[in-house]
Amino acid sequence: MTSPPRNPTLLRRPGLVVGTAGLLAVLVLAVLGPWVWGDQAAQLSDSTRAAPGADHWLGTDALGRDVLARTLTATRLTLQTTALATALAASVGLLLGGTIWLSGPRVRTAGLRIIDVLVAYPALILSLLVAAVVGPGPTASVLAVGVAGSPAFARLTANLAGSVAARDYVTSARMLGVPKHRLFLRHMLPNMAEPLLVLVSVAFGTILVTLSGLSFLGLGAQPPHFDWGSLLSEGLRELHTNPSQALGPALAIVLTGTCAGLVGDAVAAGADARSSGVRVLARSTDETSAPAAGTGADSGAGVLGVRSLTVSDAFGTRLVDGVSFDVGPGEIVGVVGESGSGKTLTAMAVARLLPTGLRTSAEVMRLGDLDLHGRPEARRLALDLGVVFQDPLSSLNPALRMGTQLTEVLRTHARATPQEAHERVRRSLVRMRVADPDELMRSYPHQLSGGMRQRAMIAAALAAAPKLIIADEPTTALDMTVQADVLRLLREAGRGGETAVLLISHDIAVVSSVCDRALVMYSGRVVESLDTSALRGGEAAHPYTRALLSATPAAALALAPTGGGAPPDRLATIPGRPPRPGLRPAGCAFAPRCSHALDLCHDSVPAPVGTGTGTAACFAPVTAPHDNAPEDAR
Ligand SMILES: Nc1ncnc2c1ncn2[C@@H]1O[C@H](COP(=O)(O)OP(=O)(O)OP(=O)(O)O)[C@@H](O)[C@H]1O
Repeated sequence: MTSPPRNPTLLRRPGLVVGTAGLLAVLVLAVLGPWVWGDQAAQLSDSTRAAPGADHWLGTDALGRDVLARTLTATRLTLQTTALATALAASVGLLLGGTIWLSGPRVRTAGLRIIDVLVAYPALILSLLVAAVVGPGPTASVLAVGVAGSPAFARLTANLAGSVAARDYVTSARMLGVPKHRLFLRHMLPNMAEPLLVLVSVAFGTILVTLSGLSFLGLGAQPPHFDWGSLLSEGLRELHTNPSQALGPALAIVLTGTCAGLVGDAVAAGADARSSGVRVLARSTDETSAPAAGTGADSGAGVLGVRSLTVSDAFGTRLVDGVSFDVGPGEIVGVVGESGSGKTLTAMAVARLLPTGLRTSAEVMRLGDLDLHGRPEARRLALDLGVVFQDPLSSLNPALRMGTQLTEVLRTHARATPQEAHERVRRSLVRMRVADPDELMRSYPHQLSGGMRQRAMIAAALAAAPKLIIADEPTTALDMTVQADVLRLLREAGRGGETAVLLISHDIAVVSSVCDRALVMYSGRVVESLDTSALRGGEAAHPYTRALLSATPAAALALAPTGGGAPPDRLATIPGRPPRPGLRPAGCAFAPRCSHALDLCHDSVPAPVGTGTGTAACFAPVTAPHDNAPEDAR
């Protein structure tokens, strides 16, 4: 195992090397300039307005002072004021942008409008205004330019916060009950740092020019102090008699500004390169491990109980329509159905992570004794419920080490010390067959493979020993071989203890092989609930479940040993399309696609009835074992 490598792409960028070297040289000059050339810069001589020569490389000014010595000496004041004004612009902008984002929607909209107007107003004019009010001098010009530069930072901060806030890792942190200001500082700001740094370097160049402009106009450094702007002003007054006098300060401003721009470009390019540097850190040790023996699921004493859950959009359309189900301790329940059937919304309603604009109602929605439908205590929710999202990369904060993120729930809510939290997550990672958990915890998310990231997410969810883990298509973003490993580990994890798993999948083969029980959803409703042993045995009763089986090659093949039939010659597809939520027909939503449909099916919504292996919401459940020959699609 090696420590995270330094990014070679960054080091290979000539712009970065030149820019950094240039800025370092300016920094050294700023430190040494007044000491080494200060006296010479103030020294008057008879040789006034001298042309460049051996004694005075850039000539002398109207009082016979050496122009080069004055330019080098001016570096310190110029750099000091530029750095201070840039820092002021960045901090005021960050504060403003952050406050705007943290405010309510109305203040946010009004704030952004005002910022837009300020950004459109030229910074130099704004600076002139402020300088005119505060009066001339370096302090006033720093203040003026700093304030004038802040709207650009505020707008970038607010816009970046808006987009970073939508990422899964921020959603997860919100779910953990992290307060909003901490969410901004700890989870969001580090992920906004790169574009903000690019703006800092660009602003540094612009502020340098603006400050020089103010000094040029006599509003900046006042005699006897001088900076590059005031030197340039003196030089330009002598342009016709001694053109070289303006050369030194002009070159200094242009070169320093260019170096800052080069560093900014390199930082921006480095940010792009970083996201592509995937490294497989830890090899798994489970290649040879056999699946754990199954334990019987007890769905009687429900860990999760949901009755008549409805999720509606802003127009009142029911996207999830009266869903009821239970999940027992340690039980693995799969929610399966075509795209748009309401699987994710059902799961996210349970996790209280629905997108804004959607409304939930339920007769019962509880996790153990925690009422999910009220306002559950954030701490209890974070400890009792774990969520594993589809794309582990987007659910992990790229700016924080894995260890910091994986231990967060335990540190924040289980009041574990950092050492205890580390140890518990470490043990959980070992359970997930991660060969070197310590190395993984030291890594950043982009240094791990997709499979390893997902194992880590599951391990973190398990470390708090929650009552339930919701895994929403946890393997869709992974390749086939890794998918199988991760699913097997998820199944072992669920069966190893009291933690139940609600697995969302569009793949009935995955659900039938991993889960104890399947909830089949169609058009926002649960149409069948059955043991997966029955599913594998071809005993599905709802025509939709049977059609799904017939349309799935892996599931159809899995049926062969028990179902007795040969694999179908061709893949059956389900005719027609599911209705859009607003256009759901009056009766059974599947009736228009169902070859078993009775007249009744088009008029009334069937209630769930017992089938022996579970329940099916169907007026004409099929009782004959599925024989792999898709009746519904024939
Ligand atoms: N924020 C939203 N606003 C309005 N409608 C939504 C919203 N999110 C989802 N829907 C709609 O709700 C229905 C159910 O969506 P959901 O995401 O739960 O389906 P799904 O079964 O998980 O599908 P998939 O497998 O494609 O994720 C779909 O018709 C979808 O278009």
